[in-house]
Amino acid sequence: MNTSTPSLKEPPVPVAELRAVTKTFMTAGNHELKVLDNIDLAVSEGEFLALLGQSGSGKSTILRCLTGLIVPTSGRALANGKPLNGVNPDASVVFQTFALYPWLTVEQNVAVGLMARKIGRAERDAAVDRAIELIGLGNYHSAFPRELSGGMRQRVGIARALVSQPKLLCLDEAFSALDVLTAENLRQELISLWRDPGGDLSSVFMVTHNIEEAVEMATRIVVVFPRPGRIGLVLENKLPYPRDSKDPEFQRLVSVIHECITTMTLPDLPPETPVKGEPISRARTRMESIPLVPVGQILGLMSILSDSPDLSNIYDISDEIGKEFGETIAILKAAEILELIDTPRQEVRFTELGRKFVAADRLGKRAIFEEQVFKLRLFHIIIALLKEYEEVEAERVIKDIGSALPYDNPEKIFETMIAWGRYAGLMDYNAKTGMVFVPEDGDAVEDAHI
Ligand SMILES: Nc1ncnc2c1ncn2[C@@H]1O[C@H](COP(=O)(O)OP(=O)(O)OP(=O)(O)O)[C@@H](O)[C@H]1O
Repeated sequence: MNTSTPSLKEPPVPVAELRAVTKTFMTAGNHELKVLDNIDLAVSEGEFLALLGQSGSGKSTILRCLTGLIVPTSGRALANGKPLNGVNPDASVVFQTFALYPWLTVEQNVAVGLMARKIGRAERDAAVDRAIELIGLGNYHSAFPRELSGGMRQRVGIARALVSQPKLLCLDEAFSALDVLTAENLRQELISLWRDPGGDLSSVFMVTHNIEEAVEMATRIVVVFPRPGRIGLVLENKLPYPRDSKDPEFQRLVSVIHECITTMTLPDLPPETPVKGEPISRARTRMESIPLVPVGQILGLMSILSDSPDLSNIYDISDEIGKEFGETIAILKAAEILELIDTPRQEVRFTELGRKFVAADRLGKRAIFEEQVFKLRLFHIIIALLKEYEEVEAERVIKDIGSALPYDNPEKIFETMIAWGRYAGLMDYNAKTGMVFVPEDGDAVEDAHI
C-alpha cells in the first residue's frame, strides 16, 4: 500500500477515458479488421473535445468505445476513473440521423432519454419540460416528428440527450444532415448551453468531418490517423468565444488540420525511378489501397477540372463539387493513383496523361483507364488469377485482398475494384454465381452504369 502523501495536486479524473484501446471487427467475409490501435484518449471535465479524421478512420468506433456502446477488443474504457461496465449512464449520444420514433410526440421522444432512470412521473415530466424549453421547442410538445423540419428534429434529438443531465454529451456528426444556416444556429446554441455557468452540461465529445466546425466549437481537437485508427495530431484551441472564422488564429488552425489530413491522404511522394520495360506508377512499388470512389466521380472530377482551368486548390474544388473535404480528397486520391492528376502541397494539377484523358473520346478515356488500372499492383491479385482460370470465386479474391491490405475492409475494396475493373474492361463479377471473370470484348458497360 502506498502511504506517501502526494506532494502535487492529483490531476482531475477524466469524465471518460480510453486506455490502450484496440478494436478489431470481423467483416462479413470473416476477415479480421483492426480498426483502432492503441488509443489513449481522455475527455476532461469542462472540455469540448472534437475528433476529426478522414472517412473510415475509426472516429465513430472511438465514440462507441468511449460511451460503452461497444467493448474494446483490448485495453480499457473508463468513466470517472472506474472501468466501464456496459453503457456509460453518464453519457448521452446525438447521432446524425435523428433516430426519433415517428409515432411518438416530441414530449414522448424526449422522455425516451429517461427510460433507463427509475424516477417518478412528476420528476420525469419536469425534466422533459425543462429539456424541451432549453432547446427552444416550447411550442411543440405534442407535435410528431413528421411535422417538424430537419433542424427541429435534431433539436428533439439533442433535448433527448440532455434530458438525463449527462456529464458527457457525445455528438456523432450531429449537424451534418442539416442545412448550413440551421446547423450554424444549433452549433451556437450548443456552445451557449455548454458555456452557461449555471447549466448542467459540462463536457462535450464531438465526432465530425467538418474542420471549421471543430475549430469553431472545440477547446481541444484530435485528428485520427487511419488504417488502423491512431491518435494523430492533438491541438489545443484557446480562441475566445464567440469565435470569428476570420481571426488569423482560427484560419491557422483550420489550415494546420487541412494540411495534416491532406498529407496523410495525398502524400507528396517523389516520382519513382523508371525501370526499363516497366510502367511507372506510384502504386506499383508496394501494394497500395484504393479509395472507395465510384468511377463516375473520378470522371466527373476530371471534367470539372477541365471546364474550370483556374480551379487548382483542394478547398475550392471541394466547394465547387459540393462534397465534404474528406470525400473530395478521396476522389482526388483516386485520380492521383491513376496518374491523371498530381497534388503537390494543396494544389491540384493535371498530369500530361490527365490532359490526354480529358481530351479523349469515350473509348479513348476507357483505354487510358484500362492502362492505368492495369498498373496498380492491387488489381494484379485478380488479374493474375484470371490469367490462370476462366473465372475465380469472389470469396477467394476477397481473402487475398484481406491479406494484402490488413487495415482495409476487403469486401468494400473488392466492390470498388470490380467497378473500376468493369469500366476498364478488365474484369467483371456475377453476383448470382459469386464468380469474377474477364468480360468478352464488347461487353463494356455504358457510362450510365458507373
Ligand atoms: N460493426 C462493424 N463491423 C465491421 N466493420 C466495421 C464495423 N463498424 C465499423 N467498421 C469498420 O471500421 C472502420 C472505421 O469505421 P468508423 O465508422 O469508426 O469510421 P469513421 O471515421 O467514423 O468513418 P465516417 O467518418 O465515414 O463515419 C470502417 O472501415 C468500417 O467499415
